[in-house]
Amino acid sequence: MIEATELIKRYGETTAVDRLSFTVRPGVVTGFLGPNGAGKTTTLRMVLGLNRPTGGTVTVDGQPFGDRPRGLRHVGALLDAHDVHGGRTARAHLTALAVGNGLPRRRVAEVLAEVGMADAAGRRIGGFSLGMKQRLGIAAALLGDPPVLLFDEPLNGLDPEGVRWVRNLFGRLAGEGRTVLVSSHLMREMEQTAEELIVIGRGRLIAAESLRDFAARGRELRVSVRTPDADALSGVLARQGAVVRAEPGGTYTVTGLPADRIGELAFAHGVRLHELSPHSGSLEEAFMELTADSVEYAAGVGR
Ligand SMILES: Nc1ncnc2c1ncn2[C@@H]1O[C@H](COP(=O)(O)OP(=O)(O)OP(=O)(O)O)[C@@H](O)[C@H]1O
Repeated sequence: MIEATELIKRYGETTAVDRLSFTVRPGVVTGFLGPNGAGKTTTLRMVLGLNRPTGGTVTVDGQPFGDRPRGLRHVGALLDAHDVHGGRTARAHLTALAVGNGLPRRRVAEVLAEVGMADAAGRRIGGFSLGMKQRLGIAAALLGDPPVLLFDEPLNGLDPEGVRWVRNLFGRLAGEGRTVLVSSHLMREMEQTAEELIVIGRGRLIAAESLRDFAARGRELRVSVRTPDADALSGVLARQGAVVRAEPGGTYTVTGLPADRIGELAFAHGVRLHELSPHSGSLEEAFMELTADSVEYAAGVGR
């Protein structure tokens, strides 16, 4: 289990992680989702003790990870698939890691087989595609057979078959009772990967819930309305906190209220409706809607 409590990381004026609290449970794959620059990598690095928090704490199974001897047996991580020595072979790279961490050498062949790279063991990493480097990074994370696994954008650069393979692997690792945290900036990558979600924006927690609950937010995101009494309807809906936007062709798009509530309000105020149709949004839309503020902020502050 991973527990972050009021975690803060500042770089000068930039607050990369802002009072972030969350729990990652074992037995399910948890997606760690946020737009670019949301603070995902910084958070993962703090979990691993590679970055020191400015404030707050993060523990792995009740202890700061940096306090653990022989860390690879406790937490395996893929942070940056490019962060490998291109002149080495896959086997040499993993052997160096195994030896350096007091792990048996036989694990090297085991994890290479596990990620489908047994045939590429003797090839130099410099010639690997990004997908192969991702597989190698995953192999390194598995080397210590750890109960906790962190993967930063592991689906990047994988072809559809690679994505399917990774999803199956993560599902199996979680099924074995491990804690599996997988970051991404793309909701669609998480759709068939994660069961639980932690969504952050601007370093802050936006949502921590099951994918199923998150998906429910996508329902009735927008409602299309046609009415000859547009001004009256806009006034009524705005007072209820909804946003009404005029579309070309005389239709209005309402966000912030479900269709049945709009119909009732219109009826109560004598507003005539010629059309009232809810549109369910995709998971991606729910994600965009929720993180819109943090994206605007990130774009507006000259990053
Ligand atoms: N070493 C650093 N020095 C200064 N600022 C940093 C440093 N590392 C990260 N940041 C800033 O902290 C914020 C969060 O960055 P981080 O890389 O954690 O986000 P992310 O969610 O992983 O984004 P991405 O999906 O783009 O990798 C950004 O504004 C980034 O510029």
